Amino acid sequence: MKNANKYQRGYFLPPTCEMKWMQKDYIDKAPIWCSVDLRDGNQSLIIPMSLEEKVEFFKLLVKVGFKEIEVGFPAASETEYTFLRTLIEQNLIPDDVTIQVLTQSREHIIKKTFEALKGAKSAVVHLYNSTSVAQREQVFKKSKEEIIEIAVSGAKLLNQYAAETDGNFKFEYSPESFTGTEMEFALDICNAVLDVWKPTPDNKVIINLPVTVSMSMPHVYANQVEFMCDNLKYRENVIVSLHPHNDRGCAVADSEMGLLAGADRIEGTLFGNGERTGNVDIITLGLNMYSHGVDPELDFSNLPEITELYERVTRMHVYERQPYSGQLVFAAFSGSHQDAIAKGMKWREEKNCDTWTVPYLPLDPKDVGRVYETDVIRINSQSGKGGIGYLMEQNFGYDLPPKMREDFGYAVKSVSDHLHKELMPDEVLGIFQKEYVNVNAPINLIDYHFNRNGDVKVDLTIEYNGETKSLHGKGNGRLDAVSNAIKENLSIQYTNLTYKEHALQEGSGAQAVAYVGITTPDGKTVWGAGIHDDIIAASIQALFSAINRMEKQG
Ligand SMILES: CC(=O)SCCNC(=O)CCNC(=O)[C@H](O)C(C)(C)COP(=O)(O)OP(=O)(O)OC[C@H]1O[C@@H](n2cnc3c(N)ncnc32)[C@H](O)[C@@H]1OP(=O)(O)O
Ligand SMILES: CC(C)C(=O)C(=O)O
Repeated sequence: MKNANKYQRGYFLPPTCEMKWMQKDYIDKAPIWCSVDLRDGNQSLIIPMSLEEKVEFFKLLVKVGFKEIEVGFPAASETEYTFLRTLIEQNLIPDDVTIQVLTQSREHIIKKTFEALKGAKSAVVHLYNSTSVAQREQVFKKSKEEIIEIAVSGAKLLNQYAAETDGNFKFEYSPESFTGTEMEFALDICNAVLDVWKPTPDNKVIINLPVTVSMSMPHVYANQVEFMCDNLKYRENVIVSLHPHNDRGCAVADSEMGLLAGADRIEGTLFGNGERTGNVDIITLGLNMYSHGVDPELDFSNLPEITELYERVTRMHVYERQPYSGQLVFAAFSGSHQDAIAKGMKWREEKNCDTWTVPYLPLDPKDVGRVYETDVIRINSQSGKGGIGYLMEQNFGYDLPPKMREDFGYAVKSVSDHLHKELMPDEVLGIFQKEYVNVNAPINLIDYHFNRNGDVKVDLTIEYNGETKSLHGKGNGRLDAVSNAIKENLSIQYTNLTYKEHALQEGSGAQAVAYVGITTPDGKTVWGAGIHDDIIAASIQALFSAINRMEKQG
């Protein structure tokens, strides 16, 4: 990239960086969450949401558990205004939820905002103006004092309009483009606004420090937040809020480090929707906490339902690898991952574990509404015996012997490789049934009778290459007797018979499955399976399947 010198390190470190936040290694309690889906999320959509869509999304946010929801920029458009009026007039705002509205520091916009708020029991009125060097120079063409004056005059107007309007109003101020602002100036402008609002324990003020555009690595932002937290006036009556955007892909890290550095509140969106690369994804932040054992106080136990509604009303798509919510984020296609997951799951079951330690899965997919059967082990040509065996056991109840898993694993991989596609669980089962189960040519079982007098003796009726034959054999067990009858009468050779059986389903209609492995004269093991209501018949079928497969393979 030959133009790197076009860019400079355009971020502002505070005059002091104590980095106390570095001593902490996790976030020990949920912050105050504020959803800005209906404002920042909405203002960045190709087609902003309709009134009905906003109402539906608002209800979802309430259901998830947000207690603060920025519902829009009521002075922006008729839909925004009508949406707020609808929430108020149709009494859609639960008592424990506070709505928030955004306004520029311009009188006609503030006036319209308060008009839209009439009848609201409570609301946060969020005032912003840009404070960055770039915006001061290029957009506002104003000095620092003049920029402070925009903020202070707006703050005074909020006092005035709030006093003239019924309702319980809290105030929020954002030095927009905070990360492009000199920290001393950001502090001065916030303190000037706080001097107008004079927060008290009963009337706290929110100071929001947005990463309007991300310009630095997360530790720089953490130092900026720590500096503000340590130096803001009225700190005990100020709620420090963060609003990170994701331009450098660091919005989650910015938020987490900012919380360690002393912030109390997070503004973000579901799935990180928002301007450009988006806002911070609150689902990721919340579930990051959850997977550290901390309750995020938001309910993400049904992410598929949340995803469906979000995709429908925003017309956005949740990326397949979006943390926690993407279609593929719990999926393991590759053999060694599948093997470790299958063993980890078994370990959990056997040890009755309380804590979650399954390899490759940072969180139990069930906790967010995903299902092991279809979301975790997925089969393609990269898969292995561990995963394929696990799938057969979990989905269909077949507990194949370890060596047979390997054989079946290669059969399944080969089909996937040749078709060049993922195989669904039913297709995997289909391969098993077609390749291994009750294979009945050239030998087909017709009837059998055993009697025991010392050795076990068998009278066997079979079809061999279409011809009915009666065979007799004896051995030290039933399967041994059948095997000897075949070997002695049909000159078919093999050794080392391996056998396993189990019931297939619970209950009266239960079937049994038997698995048999035999070693061919050239040392290869060939497997077969038999399924029957009767376990003896299942085991003979399994043996015949193995022999028939050996004969076919030549
Ligand atoms: C980082 C963020 O996401 S901030 C939120 C951004 N969201 C939005 O802008 C969506 C909603 N906005 C809108 O619908 C419109 O911008 C409105 C209705 C608010 C205002 O519309 P208009 O006045 O027609 O246009 P516009 O926003 O371009 O106004 C720009 C003027 O406002 C000034 N301005 C911009 N922001 C602010 C502010 N926060 N406080 C005071 N003045 C401001 C600009 O300096 C400019 O002044 P000028 O007329 O002297 O050049
Ligand atoms: C209004 C402010 C908080 C904002 O949306 C931003 O800075 O991104």
